[in-house]
Amino acid sequence: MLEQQLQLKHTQLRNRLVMGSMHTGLEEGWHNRKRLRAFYEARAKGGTAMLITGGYSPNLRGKLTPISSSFNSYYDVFKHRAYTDAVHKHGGKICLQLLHAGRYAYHPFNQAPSAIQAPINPYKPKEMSLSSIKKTIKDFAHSAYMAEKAGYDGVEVMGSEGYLINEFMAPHTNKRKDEFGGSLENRMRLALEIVKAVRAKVSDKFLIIFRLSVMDLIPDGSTPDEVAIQASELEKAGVDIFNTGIGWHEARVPTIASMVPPGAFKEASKRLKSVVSVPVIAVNRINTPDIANDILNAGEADLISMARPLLADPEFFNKYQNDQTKQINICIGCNQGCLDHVFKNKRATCLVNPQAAFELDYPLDKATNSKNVLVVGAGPAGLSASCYLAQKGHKVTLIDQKAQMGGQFNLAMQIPGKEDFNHTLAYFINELERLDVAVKLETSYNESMLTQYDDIVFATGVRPREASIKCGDNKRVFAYDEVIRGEVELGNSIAILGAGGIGFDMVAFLSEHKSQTIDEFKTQWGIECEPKPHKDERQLYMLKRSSGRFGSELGKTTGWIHRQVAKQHGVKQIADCQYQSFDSNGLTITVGGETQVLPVDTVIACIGQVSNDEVVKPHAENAKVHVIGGAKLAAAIDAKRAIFEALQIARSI
Ligand SMILES: Cc1cc2nc3c(=O)[nH]c(=O)nc-3n(C[C@H](O)[C@H](O)[C@H](O)COP(=O)(O)O)c2cc1C
Ligand code: SF4
Repeated sequence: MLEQQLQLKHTQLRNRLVMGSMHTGLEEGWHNRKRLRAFYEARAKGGTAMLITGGYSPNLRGKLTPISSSFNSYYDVFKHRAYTDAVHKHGGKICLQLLHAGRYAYHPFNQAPSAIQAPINPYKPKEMSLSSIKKTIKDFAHSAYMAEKAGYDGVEVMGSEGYLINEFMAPHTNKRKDEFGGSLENRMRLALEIVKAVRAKVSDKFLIIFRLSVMDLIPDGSTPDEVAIQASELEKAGVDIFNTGIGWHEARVPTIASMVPPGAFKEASKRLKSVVSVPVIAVNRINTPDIANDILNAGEADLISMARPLLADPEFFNKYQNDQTKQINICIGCNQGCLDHVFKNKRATCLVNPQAAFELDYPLDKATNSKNVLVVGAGPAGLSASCYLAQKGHKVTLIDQKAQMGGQFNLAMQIPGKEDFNHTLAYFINELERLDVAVKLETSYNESMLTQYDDIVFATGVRPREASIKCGDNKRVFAYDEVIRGEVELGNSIAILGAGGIGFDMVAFLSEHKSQTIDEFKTQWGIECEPKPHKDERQLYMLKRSSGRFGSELGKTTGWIHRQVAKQHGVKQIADCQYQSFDSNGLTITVGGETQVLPVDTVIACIGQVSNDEVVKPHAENAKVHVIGGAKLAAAIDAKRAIFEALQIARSI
């Protein structure tokens, strides 16, 4: 069970929850040190047993980008003392991750075992010389030595996800002819020498965690038998804990996105555990206490890593232990606030918790003057605004015209791979009750309310934009929401108008299974098996007016998956097209001046949304009226912006 302690040599962990390594964007520069300290402190205070920092390079060449952080000087020791002290103050442990980016380093001085360019990096690496390898080993050891001086309880040596050490292990990237390439013994030499050098430089009580790539998910990666040998040799070299690594960054298999079933990679940790005698950490998409406990109780791992779930809720462990599991704000695996931000060089945060990594920027202090506040609309913006306002101590009433709360959450959770929005809605509904928000459903806003409340927050959301397409008596043009709610009958050949997030969601809705099992997920993506071909009864077309790549505005970490799913289902994509008319012959379109008729019997408009702002407009100038979310601006509205604006409005009232 998560609450069990774990004795590790000289260190005792107070429970089985580890915060997985996350580079937040606060690591760089002196100016963010207080923010990073607050970030770690909140997670340690929330009960997490051990935190692992984001990756720090042991030297200049191993930095992920030229401005990424390294850790090797007395200046770093001084700066990091603040982090380790803050965590220790709350009874937690903290380890520093040492990550040499190898050929993933995004600068022209990157190095790798062989000069083979990564498909996801424009910079071709230089082959490491023997002296450079020796220096890198020393640099790892020196950084670990300094980490102990900074008060860290250990280091995690990053040996997975396709970074330097992983590149040496795999024949895919290691074509060397010297003692660091060729045989398995040679390919794992770098990892072993790093662990031995670190062990020699640090005290006996200092932990060495090794993140070992159990599944590379690329051609010519390490085989399961090789991984078993790597693990047992690394254990002999001095590793105290193994963390599970899954998939290189260039692997075209989803490993952490929302469509990955929770606990999908527990098998990898189980395999690792069967070949070592030290504790093993299970990772990736373990987002609820139940999943964590299932893995621990089945003996598939000794510790559970949660990275994003602790962005979503820093109090995860305490809530679990205090029987307040329903109060946990669950990570939905969307990557929208966290990894997608990091890839844009923005600070990581969280869609469901915009205070994550912004603890000092967006505090929610108690209101000095408690007000009577009305929130209109119980979708993502209205639900979250009600909770934040009530947390501040305001008396909140939430109304909605509908008989059910949730708004767009109710649509989103019907999309395969987005079922976790269920958790978010359940969380808000529980919070409303806990915080004593008065909820009145099937209640419309009327003018008299303006005088009854001190402040009114309109969160009336959006409705689908209608397609302006000539279709005579052909009534088979539907909006995406009626399709998702199952209100209309669909044909076998369907044109989806629009190639944004909703268009791709519609592809998933029409062609994927809801709630895939782990085995179905693995066969879809060919994880350690042959991928299963899809049998689609429907032909889907995806059309867009603009030119360029489909889904270009989708997040960096998920856009490629949506495109891949569309490809797996044989979706025909046509860009640069004008919709002319739709009749019983099909949909007439013009592409590059040429007219053609697509033989479709149904058209689904996924062409954006318009604000439900009719009730707001008459009061736009009134100082006590506030508008948030899609009602304020329908373009590019999503739950991330809705919840963010809810927090900001609550802070201002
Ligand atoms: C914002 C962010 C930054 C990350 N940075 C690192 C990193 O520096 N080193 C690392 O090994 N993993 C990093 N990861 C991956 C996580 O450690 C973890 O493997 C992944 O998020 C899946 O686990 P989860 O489902 O518990 O989030 C990062 C993840 C996120 C979301
Ligand atoms: S942004 Fe999404 S994936 Fe990232 S931590 Fe928050 S809920 Fe999880």
